[in-house]
Amino acid sequence: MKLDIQILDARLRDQLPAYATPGSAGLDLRACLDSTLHLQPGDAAVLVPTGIAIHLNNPEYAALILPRSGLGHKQGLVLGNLVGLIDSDYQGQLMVSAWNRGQQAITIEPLDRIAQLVIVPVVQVQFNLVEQFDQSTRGTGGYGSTGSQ
Ligand SMILES: O=c1ccn([C@H]2C[C@H](O)[C@@H](COP(=O)(O)OP(=O)(O)OP(=O)(O)O)O2)c(=O)[nH]1
Ligand SMILES: [Mg+2]
Repeated sequence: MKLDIQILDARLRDQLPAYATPGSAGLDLRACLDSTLHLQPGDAAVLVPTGIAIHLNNPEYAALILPRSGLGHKQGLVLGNLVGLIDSDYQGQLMVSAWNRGQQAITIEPLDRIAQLVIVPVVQVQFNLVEQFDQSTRGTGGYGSTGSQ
């Protein structure tokens, strides 16, 4: 699928987001910072520009901003909003809410790859208002109702 993209930061001219391997789901997003960013444990999340904008232009798609697994697990660099949801009609710069959920200071250098973008299909629904649902096997059971073994 072809996706309209704008480069808002000239430093990205030669490095558009790319899939690292043929099977990759995520496109790494870079921190378009002017200087090194230090995130201390307990600091509020910092909104980091990515230097790009996309326009999905189709309600059957959305994009998700997710942590990179290595940074999230090892360093504690995750997202202040946990997951970023990019609407198909959003045309502004993609922003990453960078949050240090860990116990060590984190250093982000300009153009570091700090998060990843995944394009996903979306189903928009119309509601069919009912008094009762047809009974399913699960019914209203949840939160461990099926046991653990
Ligand atoms: O991590 C994120 C999350 C969102 N966005 C942009 C794209 C998205 O389409 C827009 C709005 O996001 P969302 O709907 O999640 O936030 P909201 O608080 O509901 O804002 P709005 O009232 O603008 O919908 O902000 C980002 O750039 N990065
Ligand atoms: Mg919204």
